Amino acid sequence: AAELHWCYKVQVEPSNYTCLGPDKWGGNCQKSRQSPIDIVTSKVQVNKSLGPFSFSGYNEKLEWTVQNSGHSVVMLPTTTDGTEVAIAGGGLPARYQVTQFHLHWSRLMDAGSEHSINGEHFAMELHIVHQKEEGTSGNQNDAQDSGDDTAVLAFLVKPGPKVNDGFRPLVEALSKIPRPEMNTTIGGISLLDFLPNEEKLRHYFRYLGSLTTPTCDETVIWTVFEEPIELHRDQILEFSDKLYYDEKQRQNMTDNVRPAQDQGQRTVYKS
Ligand SMILES: Nc1nc(-c2ccc(Cl)c(S(N)(=O)=O)c2)cs1
Ligand SMILES: [Zn+2]
Repeated sequence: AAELHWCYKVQVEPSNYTCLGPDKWGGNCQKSRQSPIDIVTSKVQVNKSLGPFSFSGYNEKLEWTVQNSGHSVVMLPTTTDGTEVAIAGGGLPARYQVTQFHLHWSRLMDAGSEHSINGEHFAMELHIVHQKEEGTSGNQNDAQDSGDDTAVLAFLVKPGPKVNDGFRPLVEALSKIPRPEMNTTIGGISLLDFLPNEEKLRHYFRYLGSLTTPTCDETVIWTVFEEPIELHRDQILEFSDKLYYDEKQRQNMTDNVRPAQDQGQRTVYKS
């Protein structure tokens, strides 16, 4: 089965078993520091050193490439003038630069997030992926495998009564990229357009884990914010209705959610 590509559980049968579901993913995916996890709030440890984040460039109106990656919709910043979009603080050991953001979702409003809180899943989960900025030491290469080379900010999404205006450009772009490898661009958008107000971002969970997609590298310092993002139900359903996993547009892209992994000996901290 080595040559089979990885996929989500929902794709295994419709693809006639020509892809590997989560229990068969290779790489580091069967190791013991994996993501996502269920966050049991009664067992988290308050860590007072988990202070506020400082977001730089998050308010910059940028142009983004919007891509159907075959597993998610991925937004890549096309910053040309080198404006850095980065985070620091929040108990992170360094400054981390944004590389992309993407989402996970379902048609079921309680099954589309990867992380869950006390067993409760949300409608979607937004991941902003950052890479660690190495100092002048230039030891980029060997630092690549350090346990905290990647920082992902995770936001849970729930259905609300109002249309979320910040998401309109992304939702409207989805119908342009139905098939894998298709791209489009949207301009004049800042990351803050997608997020809850900054003053609501002081409360978050923190733990060490992995990419939730193969090769599941155990290099991620996870932040899961308590404050959810609210989207109208119709906006959430657009992702499953307009995007496809396959060239033939037979398999709607939905339930791109990895099952919860064992927490093992890890502690989840709380700001
Ligand atoms: N093209 C795609 N890339 C990803 C991806 C890449 C890096 C990361 Cl860190 C992640 S995740 N879910 O762990 O945040 C997902 C998904 S789909
Ligand atoms: Zn993700």
